[in-house]
Order: sequence, then structure tokens, then C-alpha cells
Amino acid sequence: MNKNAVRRVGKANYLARSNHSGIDDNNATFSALTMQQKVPTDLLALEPSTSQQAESMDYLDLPSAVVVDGNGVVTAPHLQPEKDERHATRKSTIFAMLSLEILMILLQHADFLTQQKLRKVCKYWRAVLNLSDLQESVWLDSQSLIGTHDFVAEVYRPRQLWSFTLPRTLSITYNGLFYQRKEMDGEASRVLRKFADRCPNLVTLDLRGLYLKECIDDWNVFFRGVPYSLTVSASQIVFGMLDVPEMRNGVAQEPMKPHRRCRRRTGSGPTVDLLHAVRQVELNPANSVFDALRNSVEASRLDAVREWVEDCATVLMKDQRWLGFVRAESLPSPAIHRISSEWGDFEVVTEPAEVSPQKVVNGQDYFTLLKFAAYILTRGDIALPRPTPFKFDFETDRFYRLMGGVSFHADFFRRLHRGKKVIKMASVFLQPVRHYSKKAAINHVLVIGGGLMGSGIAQITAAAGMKVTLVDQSQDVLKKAVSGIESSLGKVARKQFGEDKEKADKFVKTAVELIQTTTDAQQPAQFADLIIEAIVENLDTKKTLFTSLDKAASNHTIFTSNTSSLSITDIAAATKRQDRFGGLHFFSPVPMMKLVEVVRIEGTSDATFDALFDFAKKVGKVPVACKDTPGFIVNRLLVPYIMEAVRMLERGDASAEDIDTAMKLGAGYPMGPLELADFVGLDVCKMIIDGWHKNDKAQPLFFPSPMLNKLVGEGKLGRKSGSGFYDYKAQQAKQAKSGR
Ligand SMILES: C[C@H](O)CC(=O)SCCNC(=O)CCNC(=O)[C@H](O)C(C)(C)COP(=O)(O)OP(=O)(O)OC[C@H]1O[C@@H](n2cnc3c(N)ncnc32)[C@H](O)[C@@H]1OP(=O)(O)O
Ligand SMILES: NC(=O)c1ccc[n+]([C@@H]2O[C@H](COP(=O)([O-])OP(=O)(O)OC[C@H]3O[C@@H](n4cnc5c(N)ncnc54)[C@H](O)[C@@H]3O)[C@@H](O)[C@H]2O)c1
Repeated sequence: MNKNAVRRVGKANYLARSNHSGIDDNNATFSALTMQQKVPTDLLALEPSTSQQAESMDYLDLPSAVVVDGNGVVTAPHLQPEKDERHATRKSTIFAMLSLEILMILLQHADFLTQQKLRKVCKYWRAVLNLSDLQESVWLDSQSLIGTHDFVAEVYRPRQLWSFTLPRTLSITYNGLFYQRKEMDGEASRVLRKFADRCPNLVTLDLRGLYLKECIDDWNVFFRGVPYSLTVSASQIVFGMLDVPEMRNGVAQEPMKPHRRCRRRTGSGPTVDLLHAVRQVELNPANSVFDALRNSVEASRLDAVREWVEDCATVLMKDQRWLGFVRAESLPSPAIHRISSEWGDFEVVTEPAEVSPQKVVNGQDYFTLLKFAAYILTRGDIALPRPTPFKFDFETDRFYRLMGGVSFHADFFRRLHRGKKVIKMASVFLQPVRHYSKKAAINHVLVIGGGLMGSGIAQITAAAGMKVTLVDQSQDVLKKAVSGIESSLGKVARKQFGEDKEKADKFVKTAVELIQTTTDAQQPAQFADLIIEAIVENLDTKKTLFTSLDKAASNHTIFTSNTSSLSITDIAAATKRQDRFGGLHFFSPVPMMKLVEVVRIEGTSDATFDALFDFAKKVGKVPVACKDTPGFIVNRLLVPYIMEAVRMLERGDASAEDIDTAMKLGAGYPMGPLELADFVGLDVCKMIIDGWHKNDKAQPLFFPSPMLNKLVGEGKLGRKSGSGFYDYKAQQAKQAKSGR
């Protein structure tokens, strides 16, 4: 078990994905794992399709992502999330590939399936869907059907569409793996098309596998005006299999631009990754490789494509190698021979490979292509635009990068082992995806400030099963915080488990064990997925803290402040991660108050906002969305109300007790305003009102109160200091004595 590998996931940048080809399954997994250790990744997606493979995943403790396809369901049953607690506890880390089986289930009434099969698949997918929030993004991949032809044969029957919420982003890969099984290919293709037609948020459509006339005819209509990234293979064009007038005309008349909604690529098998890289040069129209590529698409004939290949080969002079182009198993044999005789220099697999659809004709080629991509990307004269956002900015970005940008083949991992130089190149190649940030899987939370709020936030986070590092300036504060958390958890446990002491103790122990404390925020910041700041309510102090955290923390880490009254925008200005910054405003006492205000600033990305919303739910709270306005929702109403009560007391209109009793009994509040002020902390109240007054001097609701100022000046901060509007010393002494 390699803990190191797991830790590194936190610092990661990109996706490593193992290939699930039937051949070399285990090698692929091992290579992926090794790869991950050498070059940390954002997401290690393993696609175990055999039990052995699934077992080998134990080496990683658990990869950051498990992609289980239809085969996995059948052949690696112990990977099923409901059977594997490890997966269940890492719910948010699981990224799943939606196989065509589930597509069928979603799209059609599945009454033709045997009940047993249906139950199995449904159960599995329901678990996966629950775990991974797949409404967010889905990758449909017909490869999942390999080896399950009988099953598929049952599935492919026209049925009514199921109604379900369409995923926010959708990527469809059609790899045509039925090898000339006309009936199935045709049917599968039609179903996919129906699905694509209905999905307004289609991101990528990969139809490299279409080689049957019937299927192609189905899609040709569809090609006109495609608003998403379309991937077809060069060989499909070369052999005149696809009629893609839009593609030719579009490219000829209007060269691809980085900000164009419609992305069209052409390529075959692994070359698609290369072409993604080549697309990066489109800002420089003089680039010969790009021109050649364009020509090849325009001409759509063998010669032009060959020209392009030659051009690539020229670039790769040192290697003296041709680029492999064709995935033998998805081409009819005569086609393979034709390409082989024309271009030579790659192995030909004459027999369709039944179970290794991703096997590249010549394994070397993929590596060559990646090297070429690295070369292109390292050329100084080429700007590297970030992948074009569509309307659905983040999701698209994400998918584009995941699928188009960095989808590794196991061969690549294997070759990476050979030397550092190569790893360096790979990193270069991956540079454009460095800012990629997925909807964050939050497993490790850094809470800064171990006072009233910070300790409460640490408590509920650990109780929800996440790892917490709690930071404060002194060990004494931290010790006090942990003992407070322990006793508070004890109350929760008693409430939850009643007489069952064993379970209650286990609950407390498990949560407490998830909490680590330290006085150094920098080190744990490297591994945190989320940082929640709950230190003193002072803008400069918060900014200083965030500036240093910004340098220490991993790229993907989301920053939040629990500030009561300061502007999140102002705090975030201290960092370079506006898109991964937001407010998480908890209420005191944190374990009991159900609300969290999730505050977004202008730069907050949807992904960050969604992740924060999810996090709030995960810790058992009800999130509400709020703009970055002074006091957000609650405090904008509550603090003026508290201040009015203080002013009432100042004027001598009523006693503190009477004001509180009146508001409890007359307005139904659980605490009166002055009790509440003591509870929140008079220093906190003062800081809030002073800050607002400074920014809006004319607003009478924000006028400071001499009485409040005096109390704070005397160190009477409310409950935490033992006195405020009321005296708590006697009560606290009594509680301490009784051990409560
Ligand atoms: C200024 C900032 O920016 C924003 C703010 O935070 S503003 C402040 C917001 N907070 C408020 O307004 C608090 C108002 N006060 C209240 O709601 C209530 O008085 C209170 C929830 C604090 C206490 O309620 P009260 O009924 O007196 O306490 P108590 O009977 O001890 O416990 C209530 C429940 O919480 C549970 N509980 C007690 N301690 C607990 C703990 N540490 N953790 C979890 N649950 C706990 C109890 O078991 C009980 O549960 P039950 O009702 O299911 O039996
Ligand atoms: N008290 C409330 O009811 C309440 C409610 C919601 C939000 N808030 C906000 O939460 C934040 C914390 O409030 P609190 O009531 O928990 O305050 P608190 O005084 O109880 O705790 C603050 C803690 O932060 C620590 N600290 C200060 N500077 C630090 C630094 N640079 N690094 C590490 N630790 C540091 C202090 O030692 C202290 O233990 C404030 O921004 C406050 O406005 C408070």
C-alpha cells in the first residue's frame, strides 16, 4: 500500500488513465500506479476489468478515481461500490464511466432484460450515480460492451425513452466495437444518436469507430452544424466513409479559432491526442503542421493525409519514424492492408482483436505522437491558449481536458519509466491542463483558527468522515479546542446512539482520530482540498494569512473564509485563485446551527461554488447561496437587530433581562439579542459594526455603541471571557464541576 501515492494525489495536476485493453491489463494498472507516483496526477482513473486488476488497485490504497465499465460490473464484482466500503467512504472521489448498459437502462424500458441482470446493473449504477454525482458529467463509452455481447443483444431493442435529467455535460464515444455486426452496430449507433440529439450539452462526440455504412448514414445528417467537439478518424475520411461536408467547408472557409464553439478534429486512434496538441498552434497560421493538417481535412483524400503525416515525420526527423495512424481492429481488413501497403512501417493486425480495442497498431507510435505533441507545445513561438470554454464554461473545460487533452494510454506510462527526460516532456505536454480543476473531491480540510467557530467546523467536518487539520497560533488553544470537540462530539453521540455506549464511543473516537492539530498552516496546506479560515475578524490579518497559503497550497485547493462581515472579494484579492475562492459562513454553535451561507464572488467558478455547496451538505448543513454583500443574509439582519438592543439598554429603556425575555417570548427567538451577543462574542459584534460603519458612516444602523465598546475594552467579550452583558463565571464554574 503506497500512502505516498495517495498523498500526492492532493498536489496533482492532471489525469492519468490506465487502459483497460484485454491484453496487459495488469501491466496497465501497475504502470498507471507507477506513473502516478512519478508524476502526480489530479485523477488516476483505473479501469479494472478483471478481478486481478481490481485487486492490484489495493496497492494504491484507493486510487483517486475508479472507472468501472460494463465489463467491470461483470468481471470484477467486488469493485461494486455497495460492496466496497472504501469506495463508499470516498464517495466524492469516484469518477465513473457510464457504460452503454446504463445508457440503455436510462433510455429504454428495460423489461426485456432478465430481472436478475437488470437488478444487478441497476443496483450497481445507482450506487455509482449516488457516489459520483454523475448528473454533472457523463462519458458514454460503447467500449463498455466488449465481451458482453450477449447482454447487449438483449439490450438493443427499440424501447421508449426513459425520462431522466440530462447530464450537464456529455461526452459520447462510439468505438464501433461490434466489428461488422450490422444489426448491433446500427442499433447502438441509432440509440446513441437519439441520446445525442436530446442532449443540449453534448461536449464531445467521438465516432471513430463507425465503419459500417448503415451506421454512418445515420450520423451523416447529424454532422451538419455540430455544435460540439467532433472526433472522426482520418481513415474514415480517407476511405470516403464519412461524408462530412460541414467539416470540409467549415474548415476551408473559416479556419478553426480558439474561441469557436464548434471544435472539430480529425484523427484516428491515438492521433486524436496529437491533433489536440496541434490545434494549439492554430493561433499561428503560418505553422506548417497546422496547414498540412488543414489541407488534409479539406482534401479528405489519402494523399493529403499522407502529406500531413510526412510533415509530422519531418518534424520528427531524429526519430526517423512514421506515425501510426490506424487502429487495426476497428478497420475492415482490406483497409488495413491498403494503408499498410501505402504507408508501411507499422505492424498490421489482420485479425480483428476481439478484446483489445485500444491496442495501438504499433505501440511506439503513441509515444512518438506524445513526443511530437511535447515538441509542438514547447516551441517558443506558439501561444498556448486554455481550452476554449463553451457556454458551459467549467464543465466543458473540464471534459475537454480530461478526454481530449490528457488521456493516456498505458503504453505511454510504460515508456515513461525509461528516463527522466521523457517525464519532463510529459509534464510539458501537460502544461495547458495545469489549471484544470474538477469539481473538487474534498477529503482533507484545513481549518485555520481553533476558536469558537474553527473548532466547531473541525468537529462537524471530522464527524462527516473527512480528514481535518486544525491550526491555531498556540498549542494551548489547540488542546482546548480538541477537548471541546471531544465533549461536544460526546453529546452528539449520546443523542445519536442513546444507550449504545460502544457505538457512541466509536463515533467519537473515529471523528477525533481524523483531526490533527498544528501551529503551522503552510505544511498541511499542501495537501488540503479545502481551506476554511476562521481566525480573528480582521481584514489585514486574514489577507496576510491567505497570501502565504496561496503559495503553499496545491493548485486545486479551494480557499474559503468564515468571515462574519468582511468582504470575501477583499480577502480573496490577496490570492491568485479567485476562481477557487468563496465564503463559507457557519453559525454559532456550529454543531447545532443548520445553516451555512455559501458566498460567491465574481470570480468564483461554478465548480468551486458547487463543491462548497456539496461540502456544506456533506457536513449536515443546509446551504443557502448569497452574494458577497456586507453581512450576507443573516448578519445583515441580525447584527443591526443586536445593536438596536444594545442601544435600547444604553438608553435605559429596559433591562438586559427584560429585553431578552421579551424577544424570546414575544418574538419566539431561542435567545434574546443580548444573550446572543454574549454568545457570539462582543469583540466579534464590535468588529462587525465598526467595519461596516467605517465603510458607510451615514447609516444609523451601523453606528458604534459606547456600551459595547466599553465592555470589549474591559475584556468582557461575552461567554468566552466569562462575562459580557451577563456574568457566566458562576455558571461555568458549576458546569466545570459537574463535568458538562
Ligand atoms: C455572528 C456570526 O457571524 C453569525 C452567527 O453565528 S449568529 C448566531 C447564530 N446563533 C444563534 O442564533 C443561536 C441561537 N440559540 C439557539 O438556537 C439555541 O439557544 C441553542 C441551539 C444555541 C441552544 O439550544 P438549547 O435548546 O438551549 O440547548 P440544548 O437544549 O442544550 O440543546 C439543543 C439541542 O442541541 C443538541 N446539542 C447540544 N450540544 C450539542 C453539541 N455540542 N453538538 C451537537 N448537538 C448538541 C442537544 O442534544 C439538543 O438536541 P435535541 O433538541 O434534539 O434534544
Ligand atoms: N463567533 C461567531 O458567532 C461567529 C459566527 C460566524 C462567523 N464568525 C467568524 O469566524 C471567525 C472566527 O470567529 P471566532 O468566534 O471563532 O473567533 P475566536 O476568537 O473564538 O477564534 C479565533 C481563533 O483564531 C486564532 N487565530 C488568530 N489569528 C490566527 C492566525 N493568523 N493563524 C491561526 N490562528 C489564528 C486565535 O488564536 C483564535 O483561537 C471570525 O472571522 C468571525 O467573524 C464568528
